[in-house]
This record gives sequence, structure tokens and C-alpha cells, in this order.
Amino acid sequence: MEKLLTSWSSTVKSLPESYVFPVDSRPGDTNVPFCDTIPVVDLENALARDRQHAVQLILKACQDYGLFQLINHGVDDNLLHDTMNVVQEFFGMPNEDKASVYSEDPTKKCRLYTSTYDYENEKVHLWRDNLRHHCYPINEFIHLWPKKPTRYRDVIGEYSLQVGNLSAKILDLMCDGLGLGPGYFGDGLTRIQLFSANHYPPCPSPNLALGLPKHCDANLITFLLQDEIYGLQVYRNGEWAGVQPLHNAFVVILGHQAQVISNGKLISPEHRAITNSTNHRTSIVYSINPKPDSVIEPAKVLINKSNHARYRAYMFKEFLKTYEEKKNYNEGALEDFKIV
Ligand SMILES: O=C(O)CCC(=O)C(=O)O
Ligand SMILES: [Fe+2]
Repeated sequence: MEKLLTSWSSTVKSLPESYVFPVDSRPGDTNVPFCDTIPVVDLENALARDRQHAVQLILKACQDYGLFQLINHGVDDNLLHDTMNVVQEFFGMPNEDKASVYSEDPTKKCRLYTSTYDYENEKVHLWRDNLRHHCYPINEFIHLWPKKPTRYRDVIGEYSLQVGNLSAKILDLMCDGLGLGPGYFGDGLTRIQLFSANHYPPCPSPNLALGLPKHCDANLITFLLQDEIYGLQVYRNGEWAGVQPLHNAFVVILGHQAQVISNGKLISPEHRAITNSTNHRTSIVYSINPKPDSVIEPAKVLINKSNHARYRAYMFKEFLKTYEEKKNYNEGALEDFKIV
């Protein structure tokens, strides 16, 4: 547990060498402007106008950015507030209260750890602690979740249920937009749902370290809840741009699998998390993933004479192996699966 940043980071004045990123991937100037063109989708209003309107808004955002802010999404404001609080409370507890979920074994279905799944072998450590657990179906996993804070299981259980339902709604709209049959994303492609909370303590040198380096998400889709502290950046047109924290919004981010299934029509954006020297930052990721043996391939309806398949079929576990072993966390992870 002594590796956890929360165990030692507040006692150091300078950044340990093992956290210093190489010159070409360190943030340097962390003061980049917010990207003010990232689409903001007001779900309730869009649906009230008509469903097709919501479909088109989401489709366009996924084509142009692969990322959008979702507001008026129907997940209760108090629940979002309680979720953020209970997670922050968790990271603020003394080590003895967190010890039961701390583990260096990446196969554990619920664990608290620091940096990446491969701390011992990684070249640079990440300035983040992470609590991650499976959450669908809840009954299969809830007994593994932290027992403290005492309301953790109640709050995160309800949160997982509501965000899981919201994800199904958004995927249905995407499905319509792409012209895939109803229920395309049902079952196997969305069976593994993970709750992952990142905690980034204040960092002595935010220009040299990273909470998370440049990556695309390996999954199908991510629903990210951030607190009011800025830290998420997206790589667009060869530049980093900030994603402004919007109160009670989800940042919806498409993963590599959405790019493949849509045959490249939708994009999975590169993004990263920077740190800052004064504030703790917490981000809460709800991650929708295929089952390991799900076959991922461009949807048949999107393939025709003028639009050939750009990716070969593979099993999701095959992709994860490449993503993790080759440490190709960005566009490069798809290289092995491209049809040229
Ligand atoms: O902390 C953030 O805002 C980004 C988190 C993220 O990209 C991830 O967990 O994959
Ligand atoms: Fe991510």
C-alpha cells in the first residue's frame, strides 16, 4: 500500500524521477485553452423535440469528435453528487480502511492500485491511484466492493444501475444513427461494465508528470463524470485542448470498438489526464466493454462495394492483448486489425 500516491504524495516537495515523462510525451505547458466546440447534447430537450433529432446530434458528435458532453441525461443530480462524494471519501480514508481492496493482482475483479496494471515493469509511473471493479450484473460483484465508506455499496450500486441504463439509451440512439438493427449493442458487446475511479492528488511538477498518458479507450464507450477540477484533455488537429468540467455532465467518449464496429465512421479520440499542483482531482469512469470472446467486426450493413471493411474480425480478448502488451494505447492499437 505504500506505493499508493495517497500514502506519500503530500510529503514530497519534488517529483520523483520515476514519474518524469520523456520530453516528447510530457505535458509541458498545462495551460492549454478549453476546446469550445466540443458538442454539448441536451438529451431531454433533444428527445422532446423528436427522437430523430437526438439521433442526428449524437451521430454528428461521434463522427466529428468521438466525444461529447451529455447534459439533462436523467441521472439524478443528488446521485451524481453522492457518488462523487463517496468516492472522494474513499480515497481520503486512512490506509487501514482501504487495505482490504488494495491489490497488485490485475486479474482481481475489484481492486485499488496505483499507476497501471504493470507497476513493476512500466517505464514511467502515472500520477494516479485507481479503484476499479466490475458492476454488471451488480449482484455478482457487489460483495467484492469496498465496505467503507458504509454507504459505498448503496450509492455506487444505484449509480451503476442508472448509468448502465443511460448507456443503453445512448447506444440505441447511436445504433439508429448508424442504421444498425435494433439491439445491435445488446448482450455480448456491452456485457462487461466497469466502474473505475481515478484519483489524482496535487502533483509537485504537473508539467513533467501525467495522470494518464495519451490513449484511446479500449472499450466500446465511456461515461466519464469529473469533479469541478480541470484535467481532461483531448488531442485534436495535432494539438491538445482542454475539456471543460460542466456541472453534472457526462463526458461521453467512444472507445476503439465503436470505431471498428462503425467501420471508421465514428472515431475514438485520443485523450489524457493532466495533474495540477494545488487540487485533488477525481474522475469517475463507467466503462462499457464487450465480453472477452465477443467477435468484433465492422457491421455488415456498413460494408458495400464502395465501402470495404477497414478492419478484420477479431475477438475482443485478442484486441486487449495487443492493447496491453504492445502498449499501443492510441490509434496504433488498431494497426494489427486493419485491412489495407
Ligand atoms: O481523468 C480523466 O478525466 C480521464 C480518465 C480516462 O481517460 C480513463 O480513465 O480512461
Ligand atoms: Fe480514457
